[in-house]
Amino acid sequence: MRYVSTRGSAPVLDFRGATLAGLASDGGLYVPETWPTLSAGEIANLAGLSYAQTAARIMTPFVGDSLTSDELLALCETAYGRFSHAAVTPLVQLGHDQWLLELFHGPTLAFKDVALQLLGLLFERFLTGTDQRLTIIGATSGDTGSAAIDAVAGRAGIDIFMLHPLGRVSDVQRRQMTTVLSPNVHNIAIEGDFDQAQALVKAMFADPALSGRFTLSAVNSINWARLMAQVVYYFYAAVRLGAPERAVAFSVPTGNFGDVFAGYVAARMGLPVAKLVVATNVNDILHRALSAGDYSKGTVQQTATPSMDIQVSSNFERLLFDLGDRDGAALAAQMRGFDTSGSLRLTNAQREGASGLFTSARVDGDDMALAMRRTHDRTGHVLDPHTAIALAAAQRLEVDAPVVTLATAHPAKFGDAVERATGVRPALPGRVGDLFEREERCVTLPATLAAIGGYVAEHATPTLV
Ligand SMILES: Cc1ncc(COP(=O)(O)O)c(C=O)c1O
Ligand SMILES: N[C@@H](CCOP(=O)(O)O)C(=O)O
Repeated sequence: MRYVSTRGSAPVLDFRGATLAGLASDGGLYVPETWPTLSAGEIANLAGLSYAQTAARIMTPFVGDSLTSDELLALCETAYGRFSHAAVTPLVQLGHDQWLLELFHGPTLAFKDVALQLLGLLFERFLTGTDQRLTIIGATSGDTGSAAIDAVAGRAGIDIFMLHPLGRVSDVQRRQMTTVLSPNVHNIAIEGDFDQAQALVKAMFADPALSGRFTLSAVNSINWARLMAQVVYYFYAAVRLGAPERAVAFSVPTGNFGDVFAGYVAARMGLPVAKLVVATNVNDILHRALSAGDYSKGTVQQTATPSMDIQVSSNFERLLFDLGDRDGAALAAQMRGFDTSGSLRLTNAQREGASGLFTSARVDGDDMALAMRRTHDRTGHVLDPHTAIALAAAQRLEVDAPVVTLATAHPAKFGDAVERATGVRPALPGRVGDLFEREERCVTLPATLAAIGGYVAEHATPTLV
């Protein structure tokens, strides 16, 4: 499989190259040159497989020659062996044709573990036998950071620098990052919001002073390997609910558009998907884009769903590319316009292309709290606030299909918000039970390229020593 950049002018790479590069050198994002497809029979044959076997089966065409099939399966078995639930991503029934897909049974209690446990192993595998070192730079609104740090802490040949917005992540999220004291882990709280952190990461990739001296790589969903691993649970869930005979709808709490884009990829691969619901909080740029063609930035508002407090959604670029006839030059011009004006109108082709599969909803804090409270009262389930946004959106959907809401985080990560809505304070699971007794390490820096880039340059190990 070959990978092309959404902006059309970066080198075409294989899976190994795209994984190590993270972001394309023209500022675009790597996508597979073509979408592999599975026949109805091949989808039906997934029914008896374990999660790791399903993962290897779905990812094989994307990985191509970069790994043998035995290597890929072994990596999947190791990655998903670290999850605390035998089903890895279990389905829980909430009501008639209403399901939760619990994605938070990994080491850091959010869906990010599903991809990042594998990505950490892929980095290690691809570096073995080379003298390459990786300098990973990432931005987090709370969950990617801890999952990425857990995946690479202590690994030889890798330094990780993780930027989070100061005071805008929950205490549990922050401590899951800052209490990891491995020498290769560097936590940076920036005086700004998540969008600034993400823009700084992209600016560092474009800065020759850094990219010329260090082999930079990404753990955010700008890295294709992240999304590839997330495609798996759409298949895994849908097959358990009757696919390929029966189509399934998914409601996805959305910020950076990575998780729901993985659902789009599953549909492009042949999975019968009835609808993908893009559920946003009041930071609703994606809802405006999908409902009115208006992708224009506002100011990031701080909410009880901090992981979705995002205005510029990196992966939306991948959708615009795919729906715009994969014209890299046209997309590059569209994105340049967005960078300059903060606003972008979807073309008719992009709007029409999205409207068949996607629908969207904006859910405010009151409706989110109501969904948490009602679910708890009616079923005893305690939802995390992000999941509640998607469940509220799912309940507005009229579709003749099972609806699966992606439960993206464990409620204990957001204890204050959960307690306010339900009166219940969820306990931290045993693996992080002592989080508040651990020592923290983190620096605070201004949100400027000079400050952050300078810090990375000072603390990372150059590629050629
Ligand atoms: C708990 C949680 N839910 C939902 C999201 C949004 O997912 P995405 O950024 O892939 O749209 C995030 C952040 O990515 C998250 O951490
Ligand atoms: N919500 C995310 C933001 C980064 O998203 P990513 O999927 O692109 O890594 C977070 O929790 O950090």
